[in-house]
Amino acid sequence: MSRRRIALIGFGSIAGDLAPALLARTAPGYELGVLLPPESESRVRVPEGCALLADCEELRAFGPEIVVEAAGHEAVRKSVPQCLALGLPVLISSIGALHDEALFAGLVKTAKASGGRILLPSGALGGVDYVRAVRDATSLALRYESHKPPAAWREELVKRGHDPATLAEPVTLFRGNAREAAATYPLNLNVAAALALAGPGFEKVEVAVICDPAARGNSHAITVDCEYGTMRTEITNAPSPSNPKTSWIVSRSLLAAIEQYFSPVMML
Ligand SMILES: NC(=O)C1=CN([C@@H]2O[C@H](COP(=O)(O)OP(=O)(O)OC[C@H]3O[C@@H](n4cnc5c(N)ncnc54)[C@H](OP(=O)(O)O)[C@@H]3O)[C@@H](O)[C@H]2O)C=CC1
Ligand SMILES: O=C([O-])CC(=O)C(=O)O
Repeated sequence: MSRRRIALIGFGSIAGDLAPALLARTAPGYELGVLLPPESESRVRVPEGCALLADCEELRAFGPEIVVEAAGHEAVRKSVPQCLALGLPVLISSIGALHDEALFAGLVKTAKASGGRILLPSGALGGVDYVRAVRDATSLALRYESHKPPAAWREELVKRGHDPATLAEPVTLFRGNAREAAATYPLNLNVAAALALAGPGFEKVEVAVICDPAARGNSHAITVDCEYGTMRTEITNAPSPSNPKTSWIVSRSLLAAIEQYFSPVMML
């Protein structure tokens, strides 16, 4: 069997972690193409043997079986519609971009018309399967709390007049619903959007974002209360060595999702 072809969009901390893990797989293994704009500084990091793709026309010619976006909200707006229009499945990391109702509806319409699929990974989270199962509960209360250290929030702290290096007390950066959270913090609140889409929708997820100098990592607490039961999950992820905003586990979540996609056995 020939190697499976995957197109990655972006080559930052997540894709840069994912690519070597995919390239190390055998039987049949993976062949990678990487979509990056011609002027992107990330191009120099793409390993030899991977095809560099400048646009969606080159991506089409590469012939991937699946596309994996790990580039940011802008890439979801620009490149994902074209990939879906080619009838391809697209695994989207930047789920927060889907807070934009018109964008999301357009992607769904394109996928339906072309046979493409929008695939959403659990990313930095766990427990998304439970949230999906209780999504129709009549008494559902779903809360999400993010605790990350100052390294993940440098610019936001400085804007508020705090010195990230000497912050002594936790600072609450945000309280609101998942739609506002994903729109306000595109680099840190994709997980809130994942919960919204798995669960009861963007308006019905209560979000709190706390920058905590005592945080040991990027921690995500999910609380579910409803007639079917309760769930309390707290996950503390190690930050990616190359991007403190992103949890290291995210590349592993994408790897698991890709392997699930090609597997004859599917855990849902
Ligand atoms: N679902 C989840 O749990 C999580 C999702 N995320 C999402 O994943 C995204 C990537 O994270 P991470 O790898 O840490 O980010 P990085 O900033 O490390 O990398 C982003 C990469 O995407 C490239 N890029 C930017 N815009 C485009 C574009 N329009 N088309 C193609 N490539 C582009 C950048 O290239 P250049 O060098 O040119 O800038 C860079 O290679 C985040 O922006 C976030 O939206 C992140 C964490 C968790
Ligand atoms: O990686 C994380 O811990 C979460 C994150 O940045 C996001 O949801 O965008």
